[in-house]
Amino acid sequence: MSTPVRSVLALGSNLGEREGILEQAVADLSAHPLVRLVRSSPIVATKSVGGPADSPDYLNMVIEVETGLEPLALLAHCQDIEQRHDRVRVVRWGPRTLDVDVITYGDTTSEDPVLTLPHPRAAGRAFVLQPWAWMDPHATLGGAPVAGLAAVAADLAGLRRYEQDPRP
Ligand SMILES: Nc1ncnc2c1ncn2[C@@H]1O[C@H](COP(=O)(O)OP(=O)(O)OP(=O)(O)O)[C@@H](O)[C@H]1O
Ligand SMILES: Nc1nc2c(c(=O)[nH]1)N=C(CO)CN2
Repeated sequence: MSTPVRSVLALGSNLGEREGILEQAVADLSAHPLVRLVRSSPIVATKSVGGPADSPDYLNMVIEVETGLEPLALLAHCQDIEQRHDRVRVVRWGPRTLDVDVITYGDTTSEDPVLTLPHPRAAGRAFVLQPWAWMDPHATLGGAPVAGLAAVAADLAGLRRYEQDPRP
């Protein structure tokens, strides 16, 4: 196994049992023998950014993992978990049961359209940045504090902390 690398993954769901889907996805992602969950953010409820006008609201969260998977293998693992949750792609940015994006993989940068690192749209998305800043107040992205990027992201106004169902 190669030296473990820290990676931030972003999860989103706006169809079905969204909270349960996110919880199961975190468990599924970290069930891989080469993926260890380091920490996870609170869940946030967010207005859909882009996509069809009538898109339902999302639940979003981020997690930090430590992984021995190479970047493309980590992406494939994320896509495998999306498929397991019946993800179907119909229209770009359309509703989905589960979306898992690779936001960062260590300090790796890549322009490859198959896996662009850091994720090319993350720096402008409060639905990624704000839960990330709550999870890790010292996080940076491209040299900038994540909390500062979140504070100026256009979609911040449509974001609130989600009140999770109390555990039985
Ligand atoms: N950092 C990344 N994380 C996830 N997918 C990526 C990344 N960089 C490039 N991609 C590519 O983007 C393709 C489309 O991904 P996906 O369907 O999740 O996009 P989306 O969630 O609809 O939109 P967005 O990329 O804006 O979040 C994937 O097949 C993947 O190869
Ligand atoms: N609020 C919100 N909006 C989105 C999201 C998302 O996860 N949350 N994902 C998108 C494509 O990845 C497009 N728009």
